[in-house]
Amino acid sequence: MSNEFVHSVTVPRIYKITADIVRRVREDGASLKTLIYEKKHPNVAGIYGLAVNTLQALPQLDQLFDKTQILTEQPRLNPWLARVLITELLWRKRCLKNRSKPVLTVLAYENKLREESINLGYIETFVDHKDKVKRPRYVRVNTLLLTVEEAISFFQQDGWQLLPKSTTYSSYLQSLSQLSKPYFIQDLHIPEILAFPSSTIFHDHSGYRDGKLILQDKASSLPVHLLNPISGSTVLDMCAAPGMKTTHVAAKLQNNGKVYAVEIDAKRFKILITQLEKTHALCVEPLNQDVLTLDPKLYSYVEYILVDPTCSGSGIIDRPKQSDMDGMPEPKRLKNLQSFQVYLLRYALFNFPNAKRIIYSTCSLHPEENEEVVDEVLANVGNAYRLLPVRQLLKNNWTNFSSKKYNCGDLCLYSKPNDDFCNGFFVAVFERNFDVILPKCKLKGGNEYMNLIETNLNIKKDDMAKTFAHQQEKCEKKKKKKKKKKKEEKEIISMNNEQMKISADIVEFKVLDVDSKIKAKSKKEEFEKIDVCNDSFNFNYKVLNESKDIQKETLDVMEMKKSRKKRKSKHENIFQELIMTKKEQTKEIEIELPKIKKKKENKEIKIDKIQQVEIESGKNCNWTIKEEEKK
Ligand SMILES: C[S@@+](CC[C@H](N)C(=O)[O-])C[C@H]1O[C@@H](n2cnc3c(N)ncnc32)[C@H](O)[C@@H]1O
Repeated sequence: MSNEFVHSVTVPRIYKITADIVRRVREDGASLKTLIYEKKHPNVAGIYGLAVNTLQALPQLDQLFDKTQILTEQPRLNPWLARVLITELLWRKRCLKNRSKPVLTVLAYENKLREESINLGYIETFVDHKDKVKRPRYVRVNTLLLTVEEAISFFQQDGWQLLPKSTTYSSYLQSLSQLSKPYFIQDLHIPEILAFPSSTIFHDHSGYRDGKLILQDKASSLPVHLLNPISGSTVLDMCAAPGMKTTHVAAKLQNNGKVYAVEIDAKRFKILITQLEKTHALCVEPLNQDVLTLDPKLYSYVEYILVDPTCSGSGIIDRPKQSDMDGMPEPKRLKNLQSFQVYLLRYALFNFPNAKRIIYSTCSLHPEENEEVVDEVLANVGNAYRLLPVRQLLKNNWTNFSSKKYNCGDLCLYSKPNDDFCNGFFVAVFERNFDVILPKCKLKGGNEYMNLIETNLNIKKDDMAKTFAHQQEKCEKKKKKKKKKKKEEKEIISMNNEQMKISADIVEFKVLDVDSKIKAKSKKEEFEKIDVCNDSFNFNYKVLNESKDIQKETLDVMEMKKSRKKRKSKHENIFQELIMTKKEQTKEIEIELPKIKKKKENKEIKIDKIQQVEIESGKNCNWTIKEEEKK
């Protein structure tokens, strides 16, 4: 029997069902949507929202369990139900009206839970930000086309009034939260960012149309602000489209320097190109390819790198509904994304020896895509890189950082919709320590990587094929070259065989010739003549040996064997014929030929004997060659 509460007031079904769904998604990797429809509960939307929010908050809930000891002290409380109830209490409805035992138990810990939640910095960060936040309309002034002062003055001419500059982050946020027409404010951290009331529409503004104003959220401008490349430097943007950060870098450099903007997806690449043209980002060289196919040797002078990979997008406030799960990807997808992100970040850190600063950023609020990625890569790089404390880079004017629970500690930045009035974002700043040699790190197999790309980017296979066409082309060229070389070798071999054949024929001819002439001569004389043949044979062998350095492969030996065999049978046939016709007048002579060594090939071809050169008295002579090969 279960150890759980037996109670007269029952727990609302919506909580029970959600608890079961969350458990199965987490433990079995089951699909949230399928489970919800399976339950056939009338309040599908309510269950969905609560389940998503609970799943989002799982790491924080575990920490709260740890801090409050609620599960240890209340062993009969079902942990999954507790998670759902706490989520509802702290971050959703902020109250629990039901009076069932589990609910009363959680309520007994309410103060403790709220306190710890504040201590851990979790208040209002994970849940429902999409409904609550009134995000200002951010505009980035494209300083390639006009100065910030010019932009401000244009807006003022349009009737807008600039609020006085804030000196602290809290006073800035205060102004931001109360922003209403006709006021606008210059961002505290990024001077080229201006914030307008959330209802402001700029899509028809002439400044937006001709690339002077860029509608870019403040959070997405933080990575380049923190990268801070100096004028004249070389920057690699590893995941560039649609080009918000690329154009921001170009503006920072004032087009003085070089930006390589790499984008794997063909369609997104087109958007990138349009954006570059529109903003006059002239120092950018766009590259439509997988960044991992770049030859790092050709880009070894890159000094700054942006790694802004595909992520769950869970921090984006106005993100259109995702296919299955709005804002909460199933754990499997998160894992996939994480492997892919680790892969790219590792590639950036290990392959560019002159990179002094590398930014890793995501628009996700999931630690799996942020702190966990940074920790994994940090573990590989040793002291060759260190994380710069973003708190200091922003002059202590920031409040949300990575969790101390991870090795990266609170060195990285989070922006959180409800606190910072911008999209949820994560930024880590890696700085190279040139005193330490960069360790070697090999990337894992290509197939695994291809799968990750396909899963994470939803790039059509033909797009991928296009991206990798360059690589394949290279491969093909190599293959063709190899084939050509082999063909040439074969030709030389067959030429040599031909040579051999000619040699043999010459020998044969000479032997036959000699035979015909020595009919009546003594045995001694016959030997002399045949020695002449041997010399001729040797001469031809020498010719053959001159090209032997090409005959590296065993193939040539095989070829030679073949042609020898052919000749052997040819001569044997002649011999047979002769035997048949001139049987009665044969003499037997045995001649030893010298060994002929093919040194370079380390093979020895021994012309063992010209055996049984049968000299038919006064008419014909025949011979066979026995060949031995030694390796
Ligand atoms: C989050 S978006 C980048 C947003 C961009 N940095 C900006 O600020 O506008 C990630 C982009 O990286 C691209 N991407 C993902 N993997 C890539 C790879 N291996 N090589 C090049 N681009 C890649 C995706 O197609 C996608 O367009």
